[in-house]
Amino acid sequence: MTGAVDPKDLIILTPSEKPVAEKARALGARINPPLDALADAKAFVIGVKPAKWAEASQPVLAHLSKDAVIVSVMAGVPEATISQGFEGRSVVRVMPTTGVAQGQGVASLWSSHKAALDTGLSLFAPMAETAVLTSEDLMHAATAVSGCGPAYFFAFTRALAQAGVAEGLPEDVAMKLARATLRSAAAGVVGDEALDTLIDRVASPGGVTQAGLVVLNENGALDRPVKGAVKAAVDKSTELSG
Ligand SMILES: NC(=O)C1=CN([C@@H]2O[C@H](COP(=O)(O)OP(=O)(O)OC[C@H]3O[C@@H](n4cnc5c(N)ncnc54)[C@H](O)[C@@H]3O)[C@@H](O)[C@H]2O)C=CC1
Ligand SMILES: O=C(O)[C@@H]1CCC=N1
Repeated sequence: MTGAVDPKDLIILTPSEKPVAEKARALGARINPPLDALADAKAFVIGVKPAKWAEASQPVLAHLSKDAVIVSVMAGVPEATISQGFEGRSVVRVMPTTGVAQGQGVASLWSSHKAALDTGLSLFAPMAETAVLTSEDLMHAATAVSGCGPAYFFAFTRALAQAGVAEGLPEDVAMKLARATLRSAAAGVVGDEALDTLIDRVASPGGVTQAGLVVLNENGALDRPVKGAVKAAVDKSTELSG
């Protein structure tokens, strides 16, 4: 638990048993109580699949206070659409990374309502670095870069391990090295130092890393697929927004 909210103030609605919900229950959270318990809720966080939200929200509508802020972490679904589905309640959209579970996430936020935005910030700031977007349209790009981004780093890490195996490392050693290197690199990026500085610190002039870097981005070899992946994710997020 990240301490973002007192577990005693949490109501969790879930159709299936989840270890995280059970952990919260042990700390005092209410799991699937009668829905009239929602009357006091200041914020209602919705994190179902984008295609399921209208159906999932139907039973709670009559029980939520008119002042409850709807906090959506769903990719693609626009603020206006959610607000309409929640009978005009104010909405803040948040795109977190999975790192919020370890209190080390990053979250992009958008709302046209200052008070709703503040609610989103107060919920997510304890578990994530936050970025407030200046337009809702930017949520597509923010999703593509950071919501999806962890999967891209994991895919790169897998490729790095496979390349190590191709050069003779045993599979378990290559995987251990690649995963630990991802953690190690993440530890090195905590400050504000420019990425070029961080790269230069590893890559000795005329050395081994530099030989690899030249190949990694030969004629945009790295930049092109990364741009393509982000563009494809933006397009998918746009499609989901209907
Ligand atoms: N996976 C990620 O890294 C991120 C996902 N998101 C968004 O989070 C949402 C969930 O995505 P995932 O966690 O990947 O999917 P998931 O399928 O793992 O989670 C969906 C959850 O919704 C629950 N659910 C289904 N119907 C429900 C209902 N009627 N009431 C309460 N809970 C219900 C399911 O039990 C399940 O735990 C999506 O809208 C996605 O766009 C946002 C940021 C990052
Ligand atoms: O893949 C997805 O649709 C969600 C949005 C960002 C991360 N996962």
